[in-house]
Amino acid sequence: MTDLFHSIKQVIETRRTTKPPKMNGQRIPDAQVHQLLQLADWAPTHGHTEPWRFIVYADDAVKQFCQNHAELYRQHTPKDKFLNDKYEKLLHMGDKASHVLVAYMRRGDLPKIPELEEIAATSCAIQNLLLGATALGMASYWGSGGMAYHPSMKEYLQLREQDMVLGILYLGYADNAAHAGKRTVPLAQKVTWVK
Ligand SMILES: Cc1cc2nc3c(=O)[nH]c(=O)nc-3n(C[C@H](O)[C@H](O)[C@H](O)COP(=O)(O)O)c2cc1C
Repeated sequence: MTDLFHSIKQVIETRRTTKPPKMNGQRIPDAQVHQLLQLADWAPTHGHTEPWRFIVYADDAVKQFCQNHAELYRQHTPKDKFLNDKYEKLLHMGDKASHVLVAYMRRGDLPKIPELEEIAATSCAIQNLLLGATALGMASYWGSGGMAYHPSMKEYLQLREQDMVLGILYLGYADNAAHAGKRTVPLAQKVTWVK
């Protein structure tokens, strides 16, 4: 095994989801977030549409985003379905995070590239970013809850109809190690070798 393989294996295997409430409020320097975005930018891309886009919320904007997210939930949830606990959860989701990034797919102008591939490329960019965060000792969370996929979120972010939010990423640090990773479906069931 080469050193390079060993390093990337370690990063991939130790990347774990840390829910934002388990973060410790310590701030990540913006320059490091920028470095993660540079990693994201090296995702594979069919036709060089490079569809990944990130809106980065830092400093006071983190709280503002969470407030707006919670308000979107309030405004677009029928009264009989509205859960105050969920509102509060969204409102406080970023309290202990450092940065919040909305990751979205910006549909390119090449009709021969299917939407599926734009989503796939953006997902690769997100994974690059999360792996970089792991390598820098950060805690991270890729969330799709709340209003992430709701049309009102797109409107709030001023995205176009054909664009797509793929997740809300929370970055920070944590005092305690994340939960142990687990995979419940054996790899052998996910792979078919043909010889
Ligand atoms: C597209 C996507 C959306 C996700 N959305 C959520 C979410 O809304 N809530 C949540 O708790 N975890 C979410 N996750 C994180 C998964 O829960 C997490 O990856 C899974 O539990 C495996 O844990 P690990 O990331 O530590 O390997 C999401 C992951 C992906 C890839």
